[in-house]
Amino acid sequence: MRSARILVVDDDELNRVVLEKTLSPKHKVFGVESAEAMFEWLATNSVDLILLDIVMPGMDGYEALRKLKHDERTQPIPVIIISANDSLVDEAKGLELGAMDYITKPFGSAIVRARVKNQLTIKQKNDLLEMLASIDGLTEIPNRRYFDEQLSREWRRSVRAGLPLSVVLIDIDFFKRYNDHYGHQRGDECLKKVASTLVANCQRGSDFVARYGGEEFAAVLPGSEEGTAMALAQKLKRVIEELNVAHIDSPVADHVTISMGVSTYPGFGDAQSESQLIERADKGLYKAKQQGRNTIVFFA
Ligand SMILES: Nc1nc2c(ncn2[C@@H]2O[C@H](COP(=O)(O)OP(=O)(O)OP(=O)(O)O)[C@@H](O)[C@H]2O)c(=O)[nH]1
Repeated sequence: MRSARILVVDDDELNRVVLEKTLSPKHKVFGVESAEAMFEWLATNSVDLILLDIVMPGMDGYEALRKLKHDERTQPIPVIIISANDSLVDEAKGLELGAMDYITKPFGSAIVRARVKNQLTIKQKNDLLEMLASIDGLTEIPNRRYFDEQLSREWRRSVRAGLPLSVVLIDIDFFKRYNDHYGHQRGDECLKKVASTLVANCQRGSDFVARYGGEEFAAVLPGSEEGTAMALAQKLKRVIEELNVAHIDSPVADHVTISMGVSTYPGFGDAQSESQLIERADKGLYKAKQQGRNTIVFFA
C-alpha cells in the first residue's frame, strides 16, 4: 500500500503524538487540535483519511462529521472516529453520520494500524472505480459523465466567485464520410488522435477536455472570458489541422478539420444554468456547421 496523508483531529496533544508515532513513517501524519482547525487545514490541504476525536472544546466530532459529509469537497474523505465514548449508542451515532469505523480509547497500536490500512485499501479501490467510471474507453480522456459533473461544479464555483466560465463544443467535420471511406477502425484511430491532441493543448489551470459524444468533444475553461476562449478555440482548430490526418472525402479540406461553438458566462444574454451555457455553445456549433464547417462561432 502506498503512503497516505492522514489528519489526526484531537484536542489531546499526547493522543496526536501517539497516533503520529503509530502511523509514521509509513504514512504522512498531520495533527490539529480542534474541528475548527481541521476545516481551516482542509481548505488548503488534501488528505486520504481523517482520524476524528468526538469530545473536543468548541465544535464536537459529531458536528464536525456532519459538516464534512455535507460538503461535496470533503464528503468523500473517509473518517475513523477515535473516542473515549465507548457506548454502543455513541458508536452507532458516529457510523450513522458517515464514519467508516469507530475505535475506542485507549487504543492499541496494532488495531489502529490495521483499521487504517483497511480504510485506505477501500479508498484506493473506490478512487480507482471513480477514475475508471470517468474515463472514455476508446480515447482514454474524461467521458460525458465526468464532463457533466465537473461542469456543474465549475458552474457553481463561477457563479459564487463571480468569475467567467467558457465552454467550447468541438465536432469533427464530415466524420461519417471518414468512417465510410476509411473504415470504422481508422475512424477510431482518428478519434484517439484528435482527443489526445485536444487534451495536450488544453492544459491551463483547471481547463479540461472531455469526449462529449461520438465525434464530439467539449472543453471547459474556468476563469476564461470570451477572448481567451476564442483564442484557445483558434489554437485547437490549428493544431488539429496540423495533425494533417488525411480525409480525402471531406468537402472542406483534404485533411481532418473541426468546427466549434463557444459560449461564455457571464455573457450578453446571461445563461442561468450550465445547461443553458451548453445550449448556447451548441447553437454556435450549429451555426459553424451552417457556415461551411472548419470554423468557430461564438454564441452570446
Ligand atoms: N469510428 C467511430 N465512429 C464513430 C464513433 N462514434 C460516432 N462515430 C461516427 O461519427 C459519425 C457522426 O456522423 P454525423 O453526426 O452525421 O456527423 P458528421 O458526418 O461529422 O457531419 P458534420 O458533423 O455535419 O460535419 C457517425 O457516422 C458515427 O457512426 C466511434 O466511437 N468510432
